[in-house]
Amino acid sequence: MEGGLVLDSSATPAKAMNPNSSSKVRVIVRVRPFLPHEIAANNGDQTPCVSVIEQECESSTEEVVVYLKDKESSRNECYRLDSCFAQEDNNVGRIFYREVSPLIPGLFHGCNATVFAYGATGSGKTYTMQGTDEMPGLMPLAMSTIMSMCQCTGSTVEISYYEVYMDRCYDLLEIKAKEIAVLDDKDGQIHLRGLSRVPVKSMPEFYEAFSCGIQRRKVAHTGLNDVSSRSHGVLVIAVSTPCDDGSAAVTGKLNLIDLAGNEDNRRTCNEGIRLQESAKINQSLFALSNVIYALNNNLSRVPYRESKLTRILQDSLGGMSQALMVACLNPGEYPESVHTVSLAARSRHITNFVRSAKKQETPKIKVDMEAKLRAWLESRGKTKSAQRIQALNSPLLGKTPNSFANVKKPTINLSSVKAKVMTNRSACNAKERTITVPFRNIFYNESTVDSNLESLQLAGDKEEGNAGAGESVLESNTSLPGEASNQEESSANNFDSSPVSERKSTLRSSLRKALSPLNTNIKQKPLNEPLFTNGDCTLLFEPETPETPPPVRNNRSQKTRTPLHKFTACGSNLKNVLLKEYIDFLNTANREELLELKGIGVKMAEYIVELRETSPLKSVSKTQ
Ligand SMILES: Nc1ncnc2c1ncn2[C@@H]1O[C@H](COP(=O)(O)OP(=O)(O)OP(=O)(O)O)[C@@H](O)[C@H]1O
Repeated sequence: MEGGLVLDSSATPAKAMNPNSSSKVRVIVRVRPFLPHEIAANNGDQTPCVSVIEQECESSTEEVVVYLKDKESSRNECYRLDSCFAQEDNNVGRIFYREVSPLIPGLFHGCNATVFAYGATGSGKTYTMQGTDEMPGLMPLAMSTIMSMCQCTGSTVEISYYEVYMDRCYDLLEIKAKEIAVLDDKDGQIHLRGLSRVPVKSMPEFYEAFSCGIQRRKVAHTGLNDVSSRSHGVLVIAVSTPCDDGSAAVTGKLNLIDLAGNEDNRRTCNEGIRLQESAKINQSLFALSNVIYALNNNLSRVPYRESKLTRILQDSLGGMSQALMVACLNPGEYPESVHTVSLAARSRHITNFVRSAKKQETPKIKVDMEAKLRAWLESRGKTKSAQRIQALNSPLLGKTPNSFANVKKPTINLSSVKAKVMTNRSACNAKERTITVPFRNIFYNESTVDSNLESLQLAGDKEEGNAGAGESVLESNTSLPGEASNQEESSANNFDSSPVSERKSTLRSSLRKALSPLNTNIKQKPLNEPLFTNGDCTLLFEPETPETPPPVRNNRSQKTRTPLHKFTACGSNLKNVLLKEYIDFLNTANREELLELKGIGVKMAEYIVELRETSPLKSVSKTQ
């Protein structure tokens, strides 16, 4: 291999990537040697500001305690990290074999991984990631290993290489007039529109494309580094592996990121464009530290959208990629090293949920439900069926197609709902890291349903809304009226008293208000024009411009004749599906999705998300 490195797989600690499992961001430190001019400036003194005071054995599963000491002020700090590679020769090669190569097999199973070098300017990030002609960095080393493995697996490789310069993305493999657009899909996955993907079949082909990209990347001389990267550089190696069963190939991506270094402009003496670049670099790294802070503190809102860099790293920090952070240190710079290592140490607590990128099957259950409803309508000879189906495909139904998986379950089992919520959340949106904490369904249906469809309330309210005489509890869409589930009732009564219970009534009433506009979409129709019938019950609703709800009358017989009461009084599967979808949506939607609901503002959305994170999951039930 180039640079005289010898691949010794036996030296690689076993660290198998287990798809669909949680994995902490792994954080290692790499200390570069003193450079000749630094040694001269220090009068030959080569005492580094960083040392390892505890490294139990050579296994990558052990922690190390990194000790930082300022020679001048004698200040010192200790941080616990995953591994430390001190100034010995060729620590990049060792980092590759011990830390990066274990990530590679997962790519062939459709898992994603990210390796990113973080550190102050001049700390050796580009040297680590890109390397030199004599000493290849992690990027060519990874490519070389992947190419060798492809020969056995029949996989194909494509690369993309881009930079984030002044918070804009540019393709480095193909010159384009336009910047690359960073977009996220409905699953929260980031896509770079317009980014070229170059197929690579051999290392010479890779070097040709890669060196072209390196030449295009923006670098400049600064007061602290002769060749300083002015952008974050990202090499993406996409490995597509055919499946044994002949189905579509799975693609795993390895993102290798050489971040630009933070700069102290009192020392770089940057001016003009260099100063502007520096400001953007520091800004994006500050955004990165904010994301790490939010993830560490379980904040409901993680500010990924503050910069392009954090959006790109979204999947690697609290997302579904396996991630390795290489914290690079200049051995002579104490303050910068402390800054780098403290952020690195905090990043270690971030959990990702590694998931294979194998395509999820289209949720057939949704299709089935629609087909059933259509057939049902047709069998009753109703007109405007398309319109009504559209009504059924409310934003709530449409937003969370995955949650249809629940519909077919005859009963709602706490653990299965919990599992589903976890899957949905990790699949739909990695923006909010809520999975490490107990997850809670904060909504369940109240035992009584009033004219404002106040069927959604906090778990824990059961005591005031227990199913009364003649009221039945619907376990799920397949439960029939009257099949009051004792199990459900008892589970509802088993609600833990949670710290949020004081706030529940406030939330409930606010939620009622928040959710009430739904009611205004339900138009009262004359009883002789039923839209849906189910036995002796008539469902009357049709989407319409919101309007003021009709005044609620006390007269019970009048009341039960309103469309909504007809609707809520019915025991139809349809009603249950709709209500359940609503509840599922409230329990699984992320902040942005909640915000799209009428009447839910920022505070309410954040509050809902926060509440879900703080108490155990409660069952979902609907009473009539
Ligand atoms: N192991 C090493 N052996 C010799 N020189 C090294 C080593 N590591 C880093 N260097 C040198 O240190 C200097 C700074 O490294 P590099 O340019 O990679 O830093 P950087 O962190 O990428 O900086 P910036 O953020 O400004 O781009 C370079 O001259 C590089 O050649």
